[in-house]
Amino acid sequence: MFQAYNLFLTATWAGAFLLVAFCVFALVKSRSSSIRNVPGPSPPSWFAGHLHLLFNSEVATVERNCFNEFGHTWRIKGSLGNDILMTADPKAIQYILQTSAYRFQRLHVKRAIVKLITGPSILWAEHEVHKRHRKVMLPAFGMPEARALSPVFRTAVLKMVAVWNTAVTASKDGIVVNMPASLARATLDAIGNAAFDYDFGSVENRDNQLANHFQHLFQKTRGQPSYRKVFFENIVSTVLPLTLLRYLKYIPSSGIQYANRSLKLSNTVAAELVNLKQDDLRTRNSGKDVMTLLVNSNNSEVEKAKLSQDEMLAQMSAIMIAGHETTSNSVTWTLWELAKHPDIQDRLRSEIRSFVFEASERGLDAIPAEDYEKMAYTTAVMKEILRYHNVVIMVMREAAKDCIVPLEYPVRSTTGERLTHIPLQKATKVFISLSQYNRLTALWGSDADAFNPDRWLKAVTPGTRLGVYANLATFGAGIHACIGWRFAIVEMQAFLIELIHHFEFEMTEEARHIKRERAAGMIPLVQGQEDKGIQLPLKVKVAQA
Ligand code: HEM
Repeated sequence: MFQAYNLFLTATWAGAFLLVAFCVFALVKSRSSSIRNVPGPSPPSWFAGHLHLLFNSEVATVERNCFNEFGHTWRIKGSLGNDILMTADPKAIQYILQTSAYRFQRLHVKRAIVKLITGPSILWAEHEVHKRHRKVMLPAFGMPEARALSPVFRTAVLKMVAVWNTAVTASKDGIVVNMPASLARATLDAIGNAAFDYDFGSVENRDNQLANHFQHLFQKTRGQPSYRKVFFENIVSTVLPLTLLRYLKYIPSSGIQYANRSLKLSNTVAAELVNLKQDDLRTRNSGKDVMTLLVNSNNSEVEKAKLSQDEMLAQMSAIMIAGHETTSNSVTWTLWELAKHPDIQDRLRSEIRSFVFEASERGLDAIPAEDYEKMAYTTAVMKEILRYHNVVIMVMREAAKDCIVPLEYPVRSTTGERLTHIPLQKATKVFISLSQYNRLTALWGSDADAFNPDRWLKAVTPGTRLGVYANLATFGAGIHACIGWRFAIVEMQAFLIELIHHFEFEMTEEARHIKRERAAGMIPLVQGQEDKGIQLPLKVKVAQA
């Protein structure tokens, strides 16, 4: 008994000593941080820093307040006084994501979580491994490949149109649809068919285990992180090396166990698909889906440049996860803006219908994807949505080596100096606010905070060249820029054409109280009904001829 008590006392002292030592280490580290003089808000507490506030506040509000108070670049605090640089400065973003991207890497705790969910995919890979993944995958994601898949996207949305049509015609005054839930099913089917020639059948509610798993993946594994989760992730990312993070999967948390099951399920389906593709390709060298192109591209690489079997399977989860809710949420935000602005909706419908008419005059049953870019107003609406409601709000990096980040807009340090460059020590975290960049008045004009598709009909030429599409930060930039951006815009356009051609969208009472919340991407919640999860109900009626 006495011995057990002694053991307990020793363990308590050792624990307390380690905690104090760790706090002293953290304190010394924060005092010597190279960005300690960058201006920024005081944290709610030294232990927690700003992260819980940042991840649980309405999208872009914290960033907006900091931007207004400190300028384009500021410092926030992680847990235990750890300094984090945040920026919306165009030159700094160019440097971090584009010109010096190999001096940075994604946060290692995030990579460990991504590996849990997807396996060793492109979303996890860094440096030489990432270069190899990207080289094999890129040929499958060009514009001709995306356009060739427009009939697949159209088929997916038409299934949803048919389901809505039946309900709308049976009702007197239209139906109310929770947009993100419906659209996520349609985009899951679209990406399943386009990427893997695999039909989830989720629009028709077929009981597909993998589809059901994917539908809840973000909410179960990320959701809105609790105070404990944010603190744990931040501490882990500061002290544990990547090699130890592989044991994360053994933690008995419900989110981690959900991720483990999801990975097992998607690997089983992916293994079947890869085998089928490989057999198929032995007999015929065809197929427009990403998996066929990927298997082909992998086969043509020299042995050491190829993807391994595990990496090949991992790309399936990666593409499903990166490509399904991002697109459905972007379409959700579009329909919301169109319901708020009936004049814009009418103008859009009139352009779509004139192109549908013209296509039918040519004997076609749909607008060919080659004509999508000619639809000036539709393109303008899409660009404006991608600017105004970019669903990936920020990207996070840590410096892989010491470096000096240049600023386009200097900031005043806490000691009164004008900072034109910011030195970063190795391992310093940097959060890039894509949403704040997309609202910079210097780039987008004095009405940057208004939803105004017309801005794209004038020549919009912001001084900065960033990213892959329309100088927007929406798809990221540089070596990790969205590989599926062409798919996203062709798919969004295929969806908008059919939805706006067939239906009218109107506001509901709930739609007047929407909050833009952070999950893995930006999701809509109804104020006062947050417990019901992702929601944006709109009224749907048949569009008049
Ligand atoms: C509106 C829809 C989409 C948005 C806003 C979006 C946004 C982004 C962003 C911001 C990144 C960069 C992340 C970073 O730098 O850390 C990214 C990466 C990525 N996206 Fe997308 N995405 C969309 C649709 C898609 C689609 C449809 C696919 C697949 C078909 C896809 C696949 C990927 C992949 C694989 C990466 C990782 C690329 C790499 O690390 O090399 N995304 N996306």
